[in-house]
Amino acid sequence: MTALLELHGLTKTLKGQQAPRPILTGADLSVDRGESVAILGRSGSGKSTLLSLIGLFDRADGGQYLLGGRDITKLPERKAAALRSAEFGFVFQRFFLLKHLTAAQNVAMALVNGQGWTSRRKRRAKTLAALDQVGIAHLAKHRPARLSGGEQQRVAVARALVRDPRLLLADEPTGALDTETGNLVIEVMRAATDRGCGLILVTHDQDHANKMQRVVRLHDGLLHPVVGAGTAAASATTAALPTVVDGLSPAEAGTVVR
Ligand SMILES: Nc1ncnc2c1ncn2[C@@H]1O[C@H](COP(=O)(O)OP(=O)(O)OP(=O)(O)O)[C@@H](O)[C@H]1O
Repeated sequence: MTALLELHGLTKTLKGQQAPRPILTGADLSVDRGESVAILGRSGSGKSTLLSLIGLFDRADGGQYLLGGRDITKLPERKAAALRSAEFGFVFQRFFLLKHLTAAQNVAMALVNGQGWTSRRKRRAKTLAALDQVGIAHLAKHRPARLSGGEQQRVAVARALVRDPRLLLADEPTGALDTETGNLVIEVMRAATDRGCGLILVTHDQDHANKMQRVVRLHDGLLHPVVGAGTAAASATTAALPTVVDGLSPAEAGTVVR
């Protein structure tokens, strides 16, 4: 099966006022449809830079980027912008909600600004479905000032999901939230993967990273798998455990504690 996203040997050197600084030196990554991957790494290691390359806000210097098997490494900017709005949903640490609009209007903005024309009725239905997906349909008419930080971030997640993106890119989405609220936001994003959306989460939070299927660490410009982390590793370990308890088959034992 073709991977949703493949990065092969991606390189990027940032040239600021100081000496050029290599950020990516050959990063490889593959994400399948409906798969969730966390990217960890120390501050300044280049996680946001990598996410902006994946989200087509910036270009790599070298390497190859395939999206759904299509080589988009050298896509012209106009096509990249169209692909960005059609295929990706973005969630950032800051919510970037428009203060004077309700939650529903903030979400619907993504449909107005997106590709193609959506009828008003369809926009309304999609907006409510997206708000419902993140558990806050009842807050549709509230303006941001009347919402908690967690609720505002869930509006931002709904805005990212409303166009049914193939890939959700989240950069420290829980950075401004307390632990409990952060967990809720992670869960609504993870739930989107059940509907086939890929998810790449940049985070400093090891617990949140562990809720993704796979965890990789960006270090010295390369992505390294974090062995034993993520839900895929946990279920692989579980699967390796014997299913026979005290000599009884699972059926005989009734409940098998793995
Ligand atoms: N436009 C730019 N020009 C030059 N240097 C930059 C630019 N953007 C970021 N940097 C530098 O590149 C490095 C990587 O930054 P980046 O924000 O990608 O790291 P990060 O891993 O996301 O960090 P954090 O976890 O603190 O958010 C940092 O040293 C940063 O100062």
